[in-house]
Amino acid sequence: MECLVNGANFLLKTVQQEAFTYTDGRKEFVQIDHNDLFPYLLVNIGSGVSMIKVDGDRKFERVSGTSVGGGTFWGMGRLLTKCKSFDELLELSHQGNNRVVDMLVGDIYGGLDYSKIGLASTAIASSFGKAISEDKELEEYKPEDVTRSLLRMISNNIGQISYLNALRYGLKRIFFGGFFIRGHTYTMDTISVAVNFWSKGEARAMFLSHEGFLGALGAFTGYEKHDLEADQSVQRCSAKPSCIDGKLCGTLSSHLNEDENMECRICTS
Ligand SMILES: Nc1ncnc2c1ncn2[C@@H]1O[C@H](COP(=O)(O)OP(=O)(O)O)[C@@H](O)[C@H]1O
Ligand SMILES: CC(C)(COP(=O)(O)O)[C@@H](O)C(=O)NCCC(=O)O
Repeated sequence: MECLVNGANFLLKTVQQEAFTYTDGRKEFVQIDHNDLFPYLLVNIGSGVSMIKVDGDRKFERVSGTSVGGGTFWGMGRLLTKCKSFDELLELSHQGNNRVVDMLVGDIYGGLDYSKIGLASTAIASSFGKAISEDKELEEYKPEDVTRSLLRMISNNIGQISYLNALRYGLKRIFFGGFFIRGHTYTMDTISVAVNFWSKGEARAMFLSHEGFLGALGAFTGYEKHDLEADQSVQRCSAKPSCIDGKLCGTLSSHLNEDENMECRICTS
């Protein structure tokens, strides 16, 4: 978890175009003032979801989480469809319509909004709820619609819990990371809508461009702090990541002995 936070802090301080909002299909980069970065809520959507209040470099607390995350989408998707891979599921969800599977507010109230309590007829009243009233088997639903509904349910739930935690700790900014997001527009859109809806427009979800690599980057940037006892031939090691022309580059140098030096350079494409 420390690596994850290190990685997020490093990216937010180093890469100019790292954080962005995603609204109505529009990506807008957010300029982060390095002197006013903390505190923020980091939501990492991997297999499960961790919500971390970050107060500074190496100052953080995991305040919440949910087991309904990326592994849920992948696992349930595999059981409900014949898809073998995450990418296949994601691709299918592009073409689906969740309204075929989800019970909407309008399905309950004769096609009308429930304006008195602020719910539009198109709002989801119950994810997968339509399946209880229709006499249909799983095979009669299109896998596209099922995956779409699943993705929406999970992303919506994460957006909602994230906002409630930001509210609970008085945090103005919520950054979303983790390999589940993968720059997928529908996922980001759903999370953004959920944060917007629950905050009544007060808060906005922000996404990280290098969302899937926070832990790895944090481990890399923290490398020099560890003793390399396992390999005595490597005596000193230092990692120097930087951002050049929008590309993340890292150099890992190892001083093997007085005369020998080894350097490994990694750049994002
Ligand atoms: N190509 C992919 N293969 C597997 N999982 C993927 C892929 N792309 C996105 N994912 C999602 O990423 C999740 C794992 O995210 P990650 O941030 O790597 O966390 P973890 O540390 O749990 O592995 C998977 O559960 C899945 O939902
Ligand atoms: C246990 C984990 C920190 C592991 O991280 P991951 O490999 O999922 O990225 C994460 O899956 C998690 O926070 N799960 C949610 C547990 C909960 O709060 O209910």
